[in-house]
Amino acid sequence: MSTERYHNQFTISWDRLHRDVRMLCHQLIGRDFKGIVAVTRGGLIPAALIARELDIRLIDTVCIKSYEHMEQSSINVLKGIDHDGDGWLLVDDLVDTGKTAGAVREMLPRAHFVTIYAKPEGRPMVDQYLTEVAQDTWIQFPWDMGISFVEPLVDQLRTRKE
Ligand SMILES: O=P(O)(O)OC[C@H]1O[C@H](OP(=O)(O)OP(=O)(O)O)[C@H](O)[C@@H]1O
Ligand code: HPA
Ligand SMILES: [Mg+2]
Repeated sequence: MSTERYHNQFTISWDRLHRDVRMLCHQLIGRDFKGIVAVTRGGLIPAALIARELDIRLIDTVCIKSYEHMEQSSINVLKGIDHDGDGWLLVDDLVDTGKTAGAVREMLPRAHFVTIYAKPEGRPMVDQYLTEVAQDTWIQFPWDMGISFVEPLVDQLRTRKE
């Protein structure tokens, strides 16, 4: 963990993410959305999965960046949108401090804003989320990880003793 703010890690597998997105979709079913606005890049994968479950074909993006790995920087909006979000579902992967969500909400004040994961500071910025995660926890998403060899426990312990 490289930033002072984060003391724990919550690792999300592809399976877990898929299951969590589907659970959120159960809560959204029956609502009639004009389309989805995904907040890039983190919102793209949940948006694609939600689009499949809710049979939504119209997908747009707001392109915004505020982190370089765990380091937060100022908000950089690369692409906005030309409506106020009325009738649209706005999707991001998570809300942490709420800075990104605040900027996106200003652009699309009438959208229904959902994230899969939410930390307490940013939680009030979204209309709906599935799972709350502690503020000091870094959520490790599957697209930032890879499968690699893990040394057997006995060898790890032997190395540590040497
Ligand atoms: O609530 P906040 O503290 O603003 O943090 C949450 C935002 O940070 C991450 O995006 P990031 O800027 O890292 O870009 P990415 O989606 O391209 O990974 C994440 O996908 C959210 O959009
Ligand atoms: N995980 C991944 N990306 C993030 C996080 C997090 O906990 N907070 C802000 N961007
Ligand atoms: Mg993002």
